[in-house]
Formats: sequence, C-alpha cells, structure tokens
Amino acid sequence: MKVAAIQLEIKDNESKQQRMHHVDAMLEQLKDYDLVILPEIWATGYFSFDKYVEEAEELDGSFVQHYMKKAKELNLMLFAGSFVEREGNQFFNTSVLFSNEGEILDTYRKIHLFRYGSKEGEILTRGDKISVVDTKFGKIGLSTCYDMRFPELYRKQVDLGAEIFLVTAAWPHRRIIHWDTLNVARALENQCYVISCNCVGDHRGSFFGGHSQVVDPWGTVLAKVGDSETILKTEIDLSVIEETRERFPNLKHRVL
Ligand SMILES: NC(=O)CCC(=O)C(=O)O
Repeated sequence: MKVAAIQLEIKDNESKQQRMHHVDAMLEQLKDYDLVILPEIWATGYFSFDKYVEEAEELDGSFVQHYMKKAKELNLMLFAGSFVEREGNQFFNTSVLFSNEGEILDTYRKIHLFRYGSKEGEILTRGDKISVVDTKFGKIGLSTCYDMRFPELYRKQVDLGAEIFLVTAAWPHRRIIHWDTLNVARALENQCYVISCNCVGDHRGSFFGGHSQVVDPWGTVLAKVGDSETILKTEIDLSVIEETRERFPNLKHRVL
C-alpha cells in the first residue's frame, strides 16, 4: 500500500483558495498512491481563529465537494485533513476520508479540543463519535492532533477493529518531542500503523513542527520527514499487523 502525507507549509499571506490550489498541485504528483493524508485545518490555517466562522462550511460545502472530486479523479483514498464545519449555529473541527471512487467513507469531529494557547475550545464544539471505518485496506481509525494525548481513544478504536490510525495535525515545534513519542506509543501499544500528517511554517507567530511520519505496529518509524514543506512517501505492508499481533500478542493479554 503506497501512502503519502502532504506536509504543508502554512503561510500567513495565503488565502484558503491559494492553499487549496497549492495542495491540488501537490496531489497531482501522487496519482499512483493508494492513500494520501493532509494536515489539520490547513486551508484556513489552524491559528487563524478569527477566520474560523467566516470560512466554515457545511459538510456538503465546496471544500468537501472539491476533495471528493479530486479523490475520484486521482483514484486515491484521501484523508483530506480537517476543516471548520458549520452545522446550524455550531462549528466543528471535522476531517473527511474519501474513497478512490469519491465517496465519503467517514467523517470525524475532533473530540479533544485544544485549549492551551488555542481558541479552538472556545469557538468549536467537540465531537462525540469515534470513527473507525472498514476500507479495502482494512479498518481505519480517524483522529486529530491533541487526540494523540488520550490513549483511551485509540484503545476504543482498536476495540472497534482499527488496524491503521490516521492522524491529522497542526502540532507546534516546541512540543515536537511529545509528538514523536506519541506517534510511536500509539502504534506499539495498539499494534497498529500510525500515519500522521503535520503542518510546517511560522503561522501567526507559532512554528509548526512537521515530523509527519509512518510508524509500524511494532513501533518502528518507517518514514519520517523534517520540518520543512515536503511530501512523505512510503509503502506499508498490511500483513505486518496480523503478524505482529500473533508474534507478540499483548492486545490479547489485556486484563482491564
Ligand atoms: N492542534 C492541536 O490539537 C495542538 C495540540 C498540541 O499542540 C499539543 O497537544 O501539544
């Protein structure tokens, strides 16, 4: 399974349309990939809290319609990262997984909203549904950034059959050691692949840390990129999930 993560630089002087245009050009390079993942609230810019309401869209709005078409056109499964979703008078940090046929496989509204130096928790409403979706590549669990600090979410995803965790993020450079550690921890404790995608760049005075990565179910980092804009490209072997779980069956040894 060929996977790619578009580690996007968020530039303050770019508009949502410009960022989408830039991402679309990067997607064109990934036509023979099976799965592509994008970061958190990348089109608006995670720290552009003043634009959240103005740029929010409904689930059938133009952002989702656009990436639905792109997934089909490029014949790839696309985890389009998250965007600010409006439903009635509520707003959510919502990510969408599209099939290569352009269907919405699942959506996920971030459950753990970030409140440390972030207005996310003031503006948005938290999600309350755990997302694990059956795909042609196995069962995939969806999550967003700060969620990584809450192991119980991933354990619940495993209980629902998850084999691969997709994590969309806007994680700062100053806590990048936590990010690296959590990517490995979530993979090895749950014997799942972690495929994560972070932003980079100096956005409204905060530096995003990059380090988008792919970690296998044994906790080995198969691929990791640095802290500048790039596309992480790698291949994963899905048989490693079952093989790891059989060889070292810690998931079966749970007591609690
Ligand atoms: N976007 C986020 O959720 C940031 C999370 C973060 O910076 C942290 O957990 O540390």
